[in-house]
Amino acid sequence: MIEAVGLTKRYGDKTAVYNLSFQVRPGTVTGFLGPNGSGKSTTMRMILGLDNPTSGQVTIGGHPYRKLQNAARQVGALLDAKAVHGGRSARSHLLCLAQLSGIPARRVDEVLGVVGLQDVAKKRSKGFSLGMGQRLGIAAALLGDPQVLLFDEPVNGLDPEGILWVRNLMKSLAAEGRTVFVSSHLMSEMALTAEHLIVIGRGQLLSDMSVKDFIAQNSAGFARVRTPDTEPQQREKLTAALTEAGGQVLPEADGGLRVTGLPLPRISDLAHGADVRLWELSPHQASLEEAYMRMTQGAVDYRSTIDQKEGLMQPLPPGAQPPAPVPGQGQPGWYAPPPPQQGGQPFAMPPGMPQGQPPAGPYGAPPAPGAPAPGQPNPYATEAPAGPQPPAQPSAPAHAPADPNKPEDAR
Ligand SMILES: Nc1ncnc2c1ncn2[C@@H]1O[C@H](COP(=O)(O)OP(=O)(O)OP(=O)(O)O)[C@@H](O)[C@H]1O
Repeated sequence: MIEAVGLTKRYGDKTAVYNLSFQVRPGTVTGFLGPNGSGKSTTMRMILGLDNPTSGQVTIGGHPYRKLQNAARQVGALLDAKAVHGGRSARSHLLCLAQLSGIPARRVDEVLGVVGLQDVAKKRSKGFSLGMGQRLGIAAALLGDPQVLLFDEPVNGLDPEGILWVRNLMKSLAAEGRTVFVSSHLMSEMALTAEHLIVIGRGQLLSDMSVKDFIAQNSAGFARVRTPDTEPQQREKLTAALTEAGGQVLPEADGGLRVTGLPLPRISDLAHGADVRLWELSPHQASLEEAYMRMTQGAVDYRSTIDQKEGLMQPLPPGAQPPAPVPGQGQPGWYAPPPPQQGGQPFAMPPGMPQGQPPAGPYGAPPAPGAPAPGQPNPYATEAPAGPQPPAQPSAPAHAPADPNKPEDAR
């Protein structure tokens, strides 16, 4: 078991981790979530004795990492897959690690097989793709057959087959009774991999509970209602009836309505009473992604802004109208932007950006699913549980070497 008590880390006047207390238990995969710069890697480094806490402590099986006997046989970790001597082959890299910990050479070949690198075992790792590097890092973590495993974003750079493989590996390691602590930005992946979640924001604990409870506690159930597309007046009539009955009604992008505050049978009765036909009436629960976005929305350090493209536009000829944006294609006449990633931002989020409202532009961070239209209050935001208020963090990260695969590092 990993146990942190009052764990705090300051770098000068920067508080990276503040008063963090949690336990990571054996037998389940525990996901470690938080926005960029929230302190996940710092926490993992402290667990592994690579950084000293400013105050508090963290132990593995009751002992600080540095006091563990032959730690590599007890704890395996993937922190930075690039921390490999590029001139060495995968096999000789693992052999070096094995020799340092008294692990027999045959174990190296075993783990190379487990991660699927046996055919490239003699190739220099500097020619490895990001995904191959991740697999090599995972092999190194498994080398000592440890009971406790930490993985910092293990699926980074892996293809879908690789992601599935990591998911099954994590689950099978936990099923063997090991302690498995995994950080990730991929919420959908965490929902499929982890049973328990520890969520931090600006270095502080926001949540420590099962995935099931996390979704239940942080996401409001709602009903989705749809009236015939051809008769917009039916939609208006229904909106009026539901609002009058005390429901909150939000329009959705596809013409449907998101209704909270009224049970489904009541919505049906109200529609019937108002003589409105329904094409859809369905119960919904927000996904892990939505629950996470709701919880961490106040603790995000880096947000994209609208790309104003100032100075790039050709002056319009007198009397000409600017071109209309084409949905999904950006604005005609401009350079083609990269397509927005699902749930992410296509453009790097430079440090020091204003921390106010998220942008609503075509290239900004897309609003969370079901977010209200601009100008409307967000009833979900007001329901957020009163968690600890993270300390302000005006400064931007400046410690890590640039990693073009991480959005915050593409700066
Ligand atoms: N050695 C350091 N010196 C100064 N500041 C640091 C150092 N290490 C981390 N920080 C700061 O501490 C905060 C937490 O960083 P950390 O890398 O732990 O976050 P993270 O949650 O792992 O981020 P990401 O998800 O982007 O990898 C950041 O603001 C970072 O700039």
